[in-house]
Amino acid sequence: MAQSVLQVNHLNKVYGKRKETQYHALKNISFAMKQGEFVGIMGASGAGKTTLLNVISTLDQASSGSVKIAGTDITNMKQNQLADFRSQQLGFIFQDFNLLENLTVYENIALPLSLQGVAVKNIKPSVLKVAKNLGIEEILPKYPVTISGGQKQRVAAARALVHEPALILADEPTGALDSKNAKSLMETFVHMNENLGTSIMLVTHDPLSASYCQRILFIQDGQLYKEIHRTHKRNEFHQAILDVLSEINKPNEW
Ligand SMILES: Nc1ncnc2c1ncn2[C@@H]1O[C@H](COP(=O)(O)OP(=O)(O)OP(=O)(O)O)[C@@H](O)[C@H]1O
Repeated sequence: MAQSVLQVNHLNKVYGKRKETQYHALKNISFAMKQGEFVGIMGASGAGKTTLLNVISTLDQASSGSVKIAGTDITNMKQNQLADFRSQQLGFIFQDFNLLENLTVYENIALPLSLQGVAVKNIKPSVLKVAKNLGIEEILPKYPVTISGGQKQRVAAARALVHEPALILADEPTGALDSKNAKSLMETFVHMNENLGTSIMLVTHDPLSASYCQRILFIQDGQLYKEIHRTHKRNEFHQAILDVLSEINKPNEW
């Protein structure tokens, strides 16, 4: 059986120090992700998705419970250890691309390796390999301002992948893309997952993007509400996702 790339155990996150202003954003969340899995996180606005992603990505601290990534418990790590851990083991993809405009596409993709102090002669083959894999070799000399939104997001995916992290965390990566580019990015994620064995966690509001995942965890009011697995065709999984979302969004009955 594949090893876990992520283990979340009894995770709680409470915002605010004083009792009267406290908000329990994550309530006793436990789940695991196998190495090479592609998992989606969905839920209504305010359900706790970003909070969960921030705690898993080591950007925010849990109030209690634990998070293990590739076997390492990050819950009690010191800030400087966390920064190293993050740059080695995690890759991030955000809605707004977060590319550095004054660097070329090549330099943007190379950045995680440069920051880790990888020797220049070793950076080039890694950048070329990932660019080839994601079909963006021709745009390597260009600056981000001259490429399309869809290409920018593929560059962001390449940057997230270049240092071969244990886990890629993608927060609404299709949010700023039109439907054609969104579809193409999701196909890129499936390629990364199936052909390169990349483990991906995707937070999204978009049921169509989510239908490319193998499994969806639904969060409601800070709790794990349900999980569903893709067993058949993608359009059937899409419908199953829509069904759970309509359950979640159903107005309270009197
Ligand atoms: N720093 C904070 N201090 C207090 N409450 C917070 C803080 N950050 C988030 N919250 C609250 O925690 C809850 C969960 O927020 P979170 O941003 O995780 O939800 P979400 O599911 O990502 O929502 P969205 O889909 O709108 O981004 C919300 O009720 C939010 O108001």
